[in-house]
Amino acid sequence: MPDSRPPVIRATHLRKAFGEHAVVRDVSFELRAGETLVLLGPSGCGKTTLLKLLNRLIEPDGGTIEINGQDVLAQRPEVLRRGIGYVIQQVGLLPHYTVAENIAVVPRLLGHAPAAIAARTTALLTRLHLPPARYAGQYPHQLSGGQQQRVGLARALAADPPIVLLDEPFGALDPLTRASIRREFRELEELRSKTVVLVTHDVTEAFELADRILLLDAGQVQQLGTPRELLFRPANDFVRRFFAAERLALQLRTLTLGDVFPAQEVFGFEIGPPKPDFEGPKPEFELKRTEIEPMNVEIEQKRTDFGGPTLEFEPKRTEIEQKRPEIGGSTLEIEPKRTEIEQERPEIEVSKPEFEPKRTEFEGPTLEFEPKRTEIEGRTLDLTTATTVHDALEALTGVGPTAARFTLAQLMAAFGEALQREEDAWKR
Ligand SMILES: Nc1ncnc2c1ncn2[C@@H]1O[C@H](COP(=O)(O)OP(=O)(O)OP(=O)(O)O)[C@@H](O)[C@H]1O
Repeated sequence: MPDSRPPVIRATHLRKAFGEHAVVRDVSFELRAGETLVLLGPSGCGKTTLLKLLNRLIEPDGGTIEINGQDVLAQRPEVLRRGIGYVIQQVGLLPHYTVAENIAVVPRLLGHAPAAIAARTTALLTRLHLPPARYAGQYPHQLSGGQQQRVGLARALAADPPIVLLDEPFGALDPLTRASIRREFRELEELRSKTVVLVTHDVTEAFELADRILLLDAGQVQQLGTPRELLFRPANDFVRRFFAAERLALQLRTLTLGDVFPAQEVFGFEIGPPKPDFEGPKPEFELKRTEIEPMNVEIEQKRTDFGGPTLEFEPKRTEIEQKRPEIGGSTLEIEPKRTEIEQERPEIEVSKPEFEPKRTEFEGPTLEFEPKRTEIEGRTLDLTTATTVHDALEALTGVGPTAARFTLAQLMAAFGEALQREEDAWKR
């Protein structure tokens, strides 16, 4: 059934200039409840200005903004802002307030009961991996940049606003921390139901977090659409060029297993479930027998009419390192996964390429690992139709699966075909 409610945010023909300099030029968009819109574009293109128009930190020269069908001009700015969580670029925690006091600012203004505020603060800090017993009483200068950004996020979420605006919320972080906070952010239950507008100039970040992206250049909308639309259906040359440098990485993150293996049951992918009664420290893993060296296995195409290159397949087991041998657990046996290459065309359509191993000496001995390697990464890699090719590759080459019903070679070949299908559809 179509949603008959007004959009949560409706911006219509927004304009803003500073002096002679037009910074936002005729920008319109609508956002539904629970959607995440990413404002993306080069430095100075007007992203922050556009974000600040939404909560009236900046007033537009023209155009309108409606929130839940109501013109924002009809509300006092400070009242409006209490209903909209906001994380600014510089985090902006109050230096003389503790973490807990910083988080409590808006709920206090709204007159929430102290006990409710305390409970909420504890819950948010826990969710954001800042154990309250340790962090609630600390001051901002005692925290790392990443921790401060988490507190900034907790503060924006404290009063449970239905709308959250985030300006480069992970801006100050190194790429590794940034990637892991982004993952936490994506998985944060608190944000799932919220309508989010997030500013970034980081293309990967935009693709990871956005339901839709609004790509701006010099204050003008170049394209508004899903990451997939921007990547595979660029509206103009600017859009195409903007993603050119990271095109392959974005394609890997955008296409899913459902796209590359259409209508196929290829998801018999299992990793031993965690033992339900396992308690205590997380198991860490150990390579018990190291005598197996990774070796290259060359896979040759059987059907040369398919015309792809020869693929080289390199097992990756040595990535599992001995860490905490003292932690016990049942032993899991993992066969080298390349043996699956020997399967005669496992569940792959006739039109798909067939591969056969040129060298079969890879039938090495079985490797034994301590339990459940996925916990090394702190996440489970269950492959579904919605899994991106990027994540599936990570699973196949890193914390490998025990029973994926496709090989790396098949995945890459199918990915190539899916790209071709996208291209063909675009040309038609
Ligand atoms: N208060 C202001 N007065 C005058 N010019 C401003 C003001 N705020 C922003 N600008 C100008 O407007 C343009 C857009 O700024 P804005 O901060 O919106 O860009 P941005 O896309 O968020 O950039 P960045 O990614 O670098 O943060 C810039 O050229 C900036 O100098």
